[in-house]
Amino acid sequence: MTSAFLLFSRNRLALAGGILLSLVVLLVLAAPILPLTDPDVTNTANRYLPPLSEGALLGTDHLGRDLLSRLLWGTRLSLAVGFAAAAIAATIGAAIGVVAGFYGGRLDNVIMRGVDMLMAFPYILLALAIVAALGPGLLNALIAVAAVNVPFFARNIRGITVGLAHKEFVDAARLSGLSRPQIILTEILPNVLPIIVIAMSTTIGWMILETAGLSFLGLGSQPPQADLGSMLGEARAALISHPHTSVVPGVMILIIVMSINLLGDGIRDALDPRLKSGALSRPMAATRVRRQAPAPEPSLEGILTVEGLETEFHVGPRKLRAVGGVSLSVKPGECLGIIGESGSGKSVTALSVTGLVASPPGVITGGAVRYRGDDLIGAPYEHLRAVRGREIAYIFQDPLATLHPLYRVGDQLVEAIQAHQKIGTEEARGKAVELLRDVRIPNPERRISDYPHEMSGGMRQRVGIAMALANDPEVIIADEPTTALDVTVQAQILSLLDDLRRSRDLAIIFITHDFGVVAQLCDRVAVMYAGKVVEEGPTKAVLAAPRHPYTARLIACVPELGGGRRRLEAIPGLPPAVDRLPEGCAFAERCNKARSACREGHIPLAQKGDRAVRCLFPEESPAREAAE
Ligand SMILES: Nc1ncnc2c1ncn2[C@@H]1O[C@H](COP(=O)(O)OP(=O)(O)OP(=O)(O)O)[C@@H](O)[C@H]1O
Repeated sequence: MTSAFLLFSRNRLALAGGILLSLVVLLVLAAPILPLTDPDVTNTANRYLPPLSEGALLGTDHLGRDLLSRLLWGTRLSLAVGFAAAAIAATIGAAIGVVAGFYGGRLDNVIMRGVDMLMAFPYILLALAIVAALGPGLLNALIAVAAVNVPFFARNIRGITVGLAHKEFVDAARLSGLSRPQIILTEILPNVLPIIVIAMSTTIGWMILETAGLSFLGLGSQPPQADLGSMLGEARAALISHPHTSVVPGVMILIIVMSINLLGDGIRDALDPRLKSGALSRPMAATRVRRQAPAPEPSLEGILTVEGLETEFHVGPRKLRAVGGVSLSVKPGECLGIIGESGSGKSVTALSVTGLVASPPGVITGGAVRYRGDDLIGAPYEHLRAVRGREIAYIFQDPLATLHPLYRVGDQLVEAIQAHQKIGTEEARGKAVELLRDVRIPNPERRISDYPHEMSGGMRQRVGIAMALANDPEVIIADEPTTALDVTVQAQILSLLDDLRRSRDLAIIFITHDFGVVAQLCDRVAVMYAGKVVEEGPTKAVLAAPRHPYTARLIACVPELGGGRRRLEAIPGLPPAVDRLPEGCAFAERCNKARSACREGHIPLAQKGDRAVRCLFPEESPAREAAE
């Protein structure tokens, strides 16, 4: 709540709207104690006095009534009606939406068809019909405005409830024995409440306008009572001869509606956590680069080298150091595994390579990523675009999320090919069939016309690999491509990648949680913890004799098939939060070998032969080392 308030207070437009609206509300609340004349007392001798006249700051109307007094009392009424109509419409509409969305089936059908019928009428006609049936008057105008807005809330909230009703946490509540009304109250309502508040805050202004419209037509407030709409209606005849009578209520409507809309937008931005983190704002074409120091001199060999890479997320005042100085390299035909717990910075490292970390909130603050010697960090967008997909391609974990659900896989492959190669569609199609054959999809000529949802998970992942291969890249970065697959399909995909690496001399960076996968595919492995590489070396050597206690504990967590019964050692505790990284070794808190020196200063990645470890007291296993 505090962070939402802070976020709101930083939004200058919303703050200005909030202050303006508060001033108006304070002024109209103070109307009874202000030295104002009675808003309804007529004085025909003083008709149409101009603004700044004596005793009439804003002038008088056609009956000589004080415009300032009528304005404040009228605004009071308009605001009250607008707020009340919004509250009624939101309560009834949300209740209808939640019930229809949660219960579904016939009830949903009947309710929503009724709502659709209401929505099919032009809203002003519907409001006029309601007022005609109930008779003119402000209360009836309020009922009419609330009624015509109920469908808007009902539709919105029903859509959100339908999505929520099938979520796992609702299933869990069902399984725990809660009744449907209880689930609605405890699970659904808290989730839709922010949406209701946001929808309300952005529609109050609209409802004030609608009420003013009805009053303007003489169907809302009745003489002599003033509201903003009726003041405008009465001033209509003198629009040209005495414009101030229209301008005064008109400007007030403008101020109120503008300030409510600005405030509403601010509330929406502050309440939606995705807007807060920048996740909903359109990311820049490449990650923002703000290097604190010049790029480090090249010191690693390989087709792709990452040196001292630092990537942060700037979320409000917080700086999350997701990647804190990572160095890696990969040669043609080589496979480098990156392994580590969830949140250790593997994906952010991989995405930083071609500037794919979303900005905002991502910022690359240091290091260099060299492809064939050229630094990609801060490179012009055109250069990055040429490298992405053509030279360095990605395979992601969830192909359903990366393949477009509405296009056939063949069309998507053709698009990927034509993005980098100037060839005709027929030729690209032929290439796409070849690619599907290369990734061992049976009957590729037919499968090319499938939609992603018509394929199994393993097949979709093969299409993902085919997409990555579409432009004969030199480097493939695979981010947990097999995590969601069953073991047999996983084995097929791994052997496919292994074959492709050998036949095409591909350099592969393979991100995974699974040491089994690393053992099967990778020549070298880098172990990441809290945004840093803590150990690196040839896979066999690291697996046989891990040096960093974290690597050793990670390996001890892996169950061994046929290895007899042994106790699986879970690592106690949790990795540190990336915005509060401790001094010294980030693993010290969870390490049973940690000493006080481990909690001080910077601990470097010490290189010894082809192995490197970031630990002051690495594991020693002389017998194994001698065997290495
Ligand atoms: N958009 C974002 N905003 C703020 N923090 C983020 C964002 N994306 C990632 N992070 C943070 O960056 C850190 C590294 O995330 P990353 O996705 O690289 O982890 P990972 O090792 O790939 O984890 P996993 O194995 O679960 O995919 C995490 O602490 C994560 O919370």
